[in-house]
Amino acid sequence: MAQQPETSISAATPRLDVAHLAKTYGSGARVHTVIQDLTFTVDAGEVVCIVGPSGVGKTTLLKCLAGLHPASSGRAAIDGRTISGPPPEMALVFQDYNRSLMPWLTVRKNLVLPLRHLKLSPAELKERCDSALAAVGLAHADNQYPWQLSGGMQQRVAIARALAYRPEILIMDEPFASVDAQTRFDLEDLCLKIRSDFNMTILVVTHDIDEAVYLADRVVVLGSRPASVLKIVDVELPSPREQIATRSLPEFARQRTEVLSLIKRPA
Ligand SMILES: Nc1ncnc2c1ncn2[C@@H]1O[C@H](COP(=O)(O)OP(=O)(O)OP(=O)(O)O)[C@@H](O)[C@H]1O
Repeated sequence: MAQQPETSISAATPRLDVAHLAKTYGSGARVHTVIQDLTFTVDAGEVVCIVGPSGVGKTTLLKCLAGLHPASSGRAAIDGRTISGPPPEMALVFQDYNRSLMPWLTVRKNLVLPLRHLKLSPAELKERCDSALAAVGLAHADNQYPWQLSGGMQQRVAIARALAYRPEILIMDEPFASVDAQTRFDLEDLCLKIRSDFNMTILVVTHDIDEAVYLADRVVVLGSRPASVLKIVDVELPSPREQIATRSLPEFARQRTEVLSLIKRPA
């Protein structure tokens, strides 16, 4: 059953609203609070990156947003609707493409698999797969199997699979961590292109501070355990961004230093 907004949607309603979110695993003597009190928003069409030390609870946060884990208190909402299960307008891309792609299916069949329940016509199915593969530069690889592709190509297949779903919100957990530097730059630019071509709202967890500053409109810096927001940094860099020109700007260096010093400051 479609979820109804609990509040009326106005221009000021953020696409994603995380308010005093807390997440605890276990119970009794084994209780483990991973997220304490997280509050931030993501507006429609924004790219927001989340950075923070290993184990602070970034993946846990994404799982709460994806409706895979219930929040212990507080709430996460889309357009004012509390998330209580996988939101239909959201797609996820994880770092571990080895485990997310089906090795016995061709690239095209990997893209089709999550679309089956949408009951699309064969023509629309084909159009969605063709345009998603073209967007990631893999139109030629549709009949290959994932294991015949390089790591960077497999990750592009995982992104194409999310694109073919036509999500309004794309959530990515360290999506470019396992690829070489050149492929990483290409995938970062692909992420920005997707945002402008499809007006998508994108939330990315990354360990790479330069990547966060390059991609984001805002960077949410998480710290301490349990996780809480140390600061939300507005990235004041011109768009469109370009790998060499943007990273050479004095403002880029200033913002990466700001994020780095937040993460490295003594607890
Ligand atoms: N299903 C679970 N049950 C119990 N504890 C869990 C579960 N999932 C994660 N944790 C614990 O929650 C804490 C945060 O894990 P999480 O994977 O969210 O951190 P992270 O910031 O994404 O880490 P990394 O940057 O290393 O990927 C860890 O201590 C982890 O052991």
